[in-house]
Amino acid sequence: MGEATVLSLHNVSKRFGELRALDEVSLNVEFGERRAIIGPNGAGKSTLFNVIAGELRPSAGKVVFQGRDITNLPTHQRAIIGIGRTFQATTLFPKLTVIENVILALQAMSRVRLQCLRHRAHYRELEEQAEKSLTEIGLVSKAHVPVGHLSYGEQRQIEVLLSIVHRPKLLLLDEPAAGLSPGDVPLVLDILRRVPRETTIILVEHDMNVVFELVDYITVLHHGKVVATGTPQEIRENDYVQEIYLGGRYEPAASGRCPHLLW
Ligand SMILES: Nc1ncnc2c1ncn2[C@@H]1O[C@H](COP(=O)(O)OP(=O)(O)OP(=O)(O)O)[C@@H](O)[C@H]1O
Repeated sequence: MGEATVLSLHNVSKRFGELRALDEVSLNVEFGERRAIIGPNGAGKSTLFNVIAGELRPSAGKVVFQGRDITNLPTHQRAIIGIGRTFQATTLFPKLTVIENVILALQAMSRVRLQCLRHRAHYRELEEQAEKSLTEIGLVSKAHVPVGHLSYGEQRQIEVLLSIVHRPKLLLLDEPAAGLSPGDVPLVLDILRRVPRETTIILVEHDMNVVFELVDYITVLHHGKVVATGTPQEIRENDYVQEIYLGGRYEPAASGRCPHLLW
């Protein structure tokens, strides 16, 4: 593990009865990196994600964040030390404007009590911070629009924004493109590309276009084991990975692209 390592997993296993959902998974994610976890259905992606987020305790192994063993740290304490995850749409306040939603998200993570928001100075401070975030991420033109008036894709952009306003060191994204229409995918991709590099990103995602557009490295899981780690290019060219996705029926397509993954 180098100085620049943000998160490392050491031989993490998770058993559900006889089933090994994760089998001695080790990986290192470096500061500023964008990393995807991919694999076929049942590979162990969600289990791994939940172990990192703190929703599941591993049966064995260690999770280390910035040099600190967090294997048994509860989810809410992980948030305090800088591990964030996306808010779900249900946590948005549809009648409030975008900037008001951002101010509430900032308030929730700060020591400012809700009633203190009535004090002009506190409110102004959070408002300035919110404006800065909106400008940085390219959403300032939407600041005064009620969230309920935004399209579904735009609301997903706000979810991403709310998860980064307090500048987590590590952001965990659980299928950021799930449920999006093809037209909305670029909106979310655009926001994710604008997340400052001071926030490292780990995402689980089925949409390979999103994965290849966004990440620096990919970890491939199969039957709970890491079977490959590499750049998008390396993973694309990895015959074993293609075989896994095609259930052992791998035949190179005429175009040289993997049809199942739409490579
Ligand atoms: N709470 C649980 N109890 C029992 N088995 C579980 C539980 N959660 C997951 N599993 C099993 O662990 C294995 C890995 O599941 P997981 O959901 O992590 O895979 P995945 O890669 O996220 O799959 P998908 O792409 O279908 O979401 C599967 O065989 C699944 O059935």
